[in-house]
Amino acid sequence: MIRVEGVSKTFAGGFQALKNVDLGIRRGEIFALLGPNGAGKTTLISVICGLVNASAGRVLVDGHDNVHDYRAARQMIGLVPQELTNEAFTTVWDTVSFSRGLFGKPRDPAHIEKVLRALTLWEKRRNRQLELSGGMKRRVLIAKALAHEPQVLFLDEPTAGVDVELRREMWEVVRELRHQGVTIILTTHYIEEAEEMADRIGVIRRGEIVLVEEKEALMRKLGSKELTLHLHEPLDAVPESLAGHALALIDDGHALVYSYDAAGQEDGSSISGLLADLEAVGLRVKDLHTRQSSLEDIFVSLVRERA
Ligand SMILES: Nc1ncnc2c1ncn2[C@@H]1O[C@H](COP(=O)(O)OP(=O)(O)OP(=O)(O)O)[C@@H](O)[C@H]1O
Repeated sequence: MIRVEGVSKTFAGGFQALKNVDLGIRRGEIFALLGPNGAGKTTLISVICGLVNASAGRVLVDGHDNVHDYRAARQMIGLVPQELTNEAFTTVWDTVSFSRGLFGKPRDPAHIEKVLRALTLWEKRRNRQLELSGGMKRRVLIAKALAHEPQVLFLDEPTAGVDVELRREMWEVVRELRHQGVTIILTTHYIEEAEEMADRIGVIRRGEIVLVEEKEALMRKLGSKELTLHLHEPLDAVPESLAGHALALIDDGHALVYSYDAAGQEDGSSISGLLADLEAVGLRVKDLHTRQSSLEDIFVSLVRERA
């Protein structure tokens, strides 16, 4: 649906916010773009949407070059900005209808009604936006972005500052849109949001895409667990009879680390087998603890500054 090819962006002051970014977004997926503050998420979205000119590279939206074929590309895209940019004195209905007109689409009150109902804004359609809560204002921005029936929706930090209940509600709205065939790209600081929603996850750090992966694959990595067994007596080597288990000796032989895939071992049989084998060779365990790497760990290590 979207092809980003060799996109770089250097701002007027000389700061390079994007470095040779290549990225493909598949039709109908939810893609979460993660990255720390200032990594380049908003800049990348702005380049794709044609709001910021790339210094190099190109962007194709469903095959339309977003510079040479700007109108066609832009018409396919809806953008929900990070900042609340609502016009205070315009009613919900007017602002959403007007937004559709901006894209040269004919009036379609039935579509506007559908969008407002889906975002539970129907009751508020005659209200001026200054009369809305923050969460409602954010939903109005989503409604505006959907007014011209885009095939791709960008959500820049859609749930920043939104309470837990409303966040879940927004996730439902986004899932429903995907169900209707809309391709969704969201940026977020909430790892939980990416875990919950995304089909694929991309991580950007200092203007570079450092990882793009299926969420399921990432979750499997996430599922890797470690069991550390602290021994009463230190060992020189892992006993031969325990060779069948994925064990490593650490801490000068005072502890054994057992790595296992949590996803595949939910019944714990491999652990009970290991403990039985330890007993059989007469190893006594003083203490044990488990550790599970999280998406957050992976994320933190990916974005950490390299020395
Ligand atoms: N118009 C501009 N002129 C100069 N530098 C800019 C401009 N816009 C953004 N930048 C810089 O580009 C970098 C990336 O900014 P961007 O807003 O894309 O980050 P982000 O990943 O969206 O961050 P956040 O999570 O904080 O929203 C930052 O260092 C920012 O200061």
